[in-house]
Amino acid sequence: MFSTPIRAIAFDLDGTLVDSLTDIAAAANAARAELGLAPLADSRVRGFIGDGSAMLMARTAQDDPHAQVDDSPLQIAARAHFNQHYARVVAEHTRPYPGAAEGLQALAALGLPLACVTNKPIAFTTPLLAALDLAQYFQLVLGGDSLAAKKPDPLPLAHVAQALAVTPAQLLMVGDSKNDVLAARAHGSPVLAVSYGYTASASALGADAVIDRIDQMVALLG
Ligand SMILES: O=C(O)COP(=O)(O)O
Ligand SMILES: [Mg+2]
Repeated sequence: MFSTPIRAIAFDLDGTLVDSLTDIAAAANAARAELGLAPLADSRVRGFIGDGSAMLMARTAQDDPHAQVDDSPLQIAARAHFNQHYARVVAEHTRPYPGAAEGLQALAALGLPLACVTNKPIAFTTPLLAALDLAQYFQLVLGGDSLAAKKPDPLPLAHVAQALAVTPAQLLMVGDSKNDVLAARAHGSPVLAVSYGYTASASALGADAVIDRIDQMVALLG
């Protein structure tokens, strides 16, 4: 499937390795409650995830998928409330998707170095990976605020490729959103999409292939 052998893999987190919607929506709605706003359905919040927590809270506070991040009192307060609530519930209901932990273990056993490249702030990413026993599989973890730019910018993938001493074509990205595909394409890396994530139609993302479980990757790469 890949023209160049894969030598390392970068995994997206939310919607790819872990089902985090319940906890993200609970914290987003707790922030709305603090602001006197009615809760949003989890399915509504799902469409707001993928561009980091500042964008999540811009969209959540205004209930608008096209909202932009600004420093209005509403958004400053929404971000602060979300950060406080999400820190408490980050691993309450969030669990790896079926086959995700098994797949990471098997891919690591093949000798492939693995990285986690998420737009989730690193202050939430590190405790979540530790709580779900997934941290052990990654040589490198980058949050959305770890570098000067986040996905869809290719910078995090460039950082991973350099750290793991692989070329762009040898680094496979696996994700659930357009940001993952755009980052991979901008970096010149192959990309797989998962069918079950937070994007309505994975097949429309333009990835090289769509997979149903992370542990299917072993057959593709082994
Ligand atoms: O927190 C987000 O906005 C999305 O995170 P992800 O990049 O792991 O999907
Ligand atoms: Mg994602």
